[in-house]
Amino acid sequence: EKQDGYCDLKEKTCDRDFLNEKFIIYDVNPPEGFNLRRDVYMRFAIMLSDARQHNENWKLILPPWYSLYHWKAKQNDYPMPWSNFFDVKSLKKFAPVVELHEVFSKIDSNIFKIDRLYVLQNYDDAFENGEFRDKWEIGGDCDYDGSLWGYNNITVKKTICVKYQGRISKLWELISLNPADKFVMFAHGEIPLHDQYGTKTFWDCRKSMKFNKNLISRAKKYIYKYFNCNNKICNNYVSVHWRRQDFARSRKKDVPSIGGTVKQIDNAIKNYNPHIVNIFIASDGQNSELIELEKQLSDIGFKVHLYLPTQLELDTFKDGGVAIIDQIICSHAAYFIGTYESTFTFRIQEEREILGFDSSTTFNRLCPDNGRCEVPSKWKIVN
Ligand SMILES: C[C@@H]1O[C@H](OP(=O)(O)OP(=O)(O)OC[C@H]2O[C@@H](n3cnc4c(=O)[nH]c(N)nc43)[C@H](O)[C@@H]2O)[C@@H](O)[C@H](O)[C@@H]1O
Repeated sequence: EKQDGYCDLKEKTCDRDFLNEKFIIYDVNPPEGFNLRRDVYMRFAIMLSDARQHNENWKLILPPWYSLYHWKAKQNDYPMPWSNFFDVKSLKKFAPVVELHEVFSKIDSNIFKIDRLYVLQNYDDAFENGEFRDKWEIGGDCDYDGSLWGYNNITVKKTICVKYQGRISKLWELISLNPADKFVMFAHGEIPLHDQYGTKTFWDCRKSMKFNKNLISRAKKYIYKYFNCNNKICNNYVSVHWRRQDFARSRKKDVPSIGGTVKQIDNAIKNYNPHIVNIFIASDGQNSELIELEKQLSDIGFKVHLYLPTQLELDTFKDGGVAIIDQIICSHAAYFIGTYESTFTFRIQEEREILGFDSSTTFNRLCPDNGRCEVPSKWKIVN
């Protein structure tokens, strides 16, 4: 007997588990970058991991990486699976996740029908009567502004607009309205918040987000070659995440000029350990800015290092992998200085907490030239 076109029960190929499983997939506000998306993943992964404890048969489909705004290289052939960047086996140890291509391989019709797409939207006024409380409400006008990861064999049966605010676990209330749904999708998955931030479960999930092994080994090779370090914690280089592009253009009150950056790195090293000469810079800056930064730092005696991928490496790792290699190299440095409110920096700080660095070497930021500078929040690990 054919079941919903998924498989033929008489055929040996039929995956009986699949018949009983239900799936959630989500999409994120299109302009958001890779590292904000990593946090959105954690919210869903924790939600699904919690559900497993109640014997529920829900799985999370990892939304492929598709056409990211910050990824400019022509090497990016979308959509990309999560295994390009992460160790999916490790993700699966924490939460019941599957790659989209695993699901495709089980649908014989090659048409993937999403039963219900909930387009989440913020409330106009988050603080009704001066109070922020968890709530949701179906209705209003909305459009799905994503692209279903570029697949034209995915269709949506029904689209529902939902105003939503608060904890992600409240999504179960929405899902339970239609118990027959097998494939449920949420657009604007960044709107629901973590149920709890910084708890042991949060960190267990974060630790499971190990990178793809080839990216780790490339970063380790670099660290060994330029800093002769084979340990988790290296003591002879300082790393800086120097976020430019849109940050340099539209957040002038938070980010320094090139000269200001040089002064701050120099001061930080003088205070931390004046014997250090090696500086690793991770940046999305333009070549001209990086050349100027390198020149000014060299002029005062530092040796500046950047990871510049070969053509073959760019073809293999793509923009996303190159950025991860930058993050790994930053993570192992004796001392790290990041960019204020960049999620790229936050993910490096978390990695350093996991590696066991003293937090005084991690939660440091570049300040604007006017010196007005809020101390960054410390999100310390809970084991
Ligand atoms: C203002 C907001 O900032 C948010 O960015 P923010 O949190 O820094 O961090 P992300 O969300 O990761 O987005 C920034 C993207 O720029 C590239 N990038 C930034 N810094 C580096 C670097 O040091 N090395 C390399 N190789 N690549 C870098 C990389 O593709 C990264 O995913 C964005 O997600 C939002 O879309 C929005 O633009």
